Amino acid sequence: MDITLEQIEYRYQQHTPFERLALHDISMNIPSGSYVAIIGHTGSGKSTLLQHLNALLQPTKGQMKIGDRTIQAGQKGKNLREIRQKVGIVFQFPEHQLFEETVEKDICFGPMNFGVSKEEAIKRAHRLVQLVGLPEEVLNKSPFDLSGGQMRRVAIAGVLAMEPDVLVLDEPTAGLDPRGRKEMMSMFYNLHKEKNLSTILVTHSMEDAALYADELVILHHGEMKKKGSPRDIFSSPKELEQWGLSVPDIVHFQYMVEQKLNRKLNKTCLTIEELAEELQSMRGDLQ
Ligand SMILES: Nc1ncnc2c1ncn2[C@@H]1O[C@H](COP(=O)(O)OP(=O)(O)OP(=O)(O)O)[C@@H](O)[C@H]1O
Repeated sequence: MDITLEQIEYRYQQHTPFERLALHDISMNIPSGSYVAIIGHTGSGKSTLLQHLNALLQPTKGQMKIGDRTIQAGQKGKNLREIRQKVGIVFQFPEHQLFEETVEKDICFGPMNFGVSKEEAIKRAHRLVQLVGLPEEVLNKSPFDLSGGQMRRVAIAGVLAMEPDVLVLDEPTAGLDPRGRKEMMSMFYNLHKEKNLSTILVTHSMEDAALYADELVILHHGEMKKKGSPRDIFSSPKELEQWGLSVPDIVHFQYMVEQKLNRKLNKTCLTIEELAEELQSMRGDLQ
């Protein structure tokens, strides 16, 4: 499902003394199956933009196309349920939204609310609890007896149980330890690849943006400053600096490896063993 934003503007508390311009003239196309990371310093408008993607917020100017629906500023959006089902949002600390007595009920809540039969919802719960890396036994437990990381996985399973076409992730790894963070980011990446699930990641982690996304969007004071591949974006560190961003170490390392290998490869054609040896010696440079 494609999403297109056309000259979106968003003002909080419009026409009041507290009016605040949060997004200005944002245009972008997010084609089906893409992985986009939205980056920008705090207060740049990332969460505001993200909430437009399933029409939780509607633009105060411009229009957006979400699948086959067009939502125009000033028009009251009707029948947004379908959009809410097709675009699943994992909000920051989604575990705070768990409320049912059992994990199974919590995962089934969303799909059943959207008309899925109880039987089918339970089937999805069994499949998804495993997909998010939890044993099936947790289904009968209270979500509140689980650890914070496990609760977050349950909440994510609840969003996936809606079988969205687009998954929007707002800082999904906030507060997790490095291992939990890596596991979760890999899980989202595998989902994206295996199911061709469009994924839109809002993150403060330049490393995650560089590692997983095909395209990066930079927001700064509510404006879209740049959009491009990680290679495009990270090739201009000075430019990034003015928006309060920096090139992550992983990208420095990638370039160093590439440069070294290119130098070697220009000289002579390396055998696989020589290549492995070369990479091994570069490991030391990283550590
Ligand atoms: N409910 C609100 N009412 C008024 N202004 C708001 C509201 N929510 C956000 N803002 C303002 O809109 C601007 C964009 O906020 P937003 O939360 O979208 O930024 P962000 O990039 O997601 O920030 P962070 O990285 O800290 O989550 C900020 O200036 C913020 O103060």
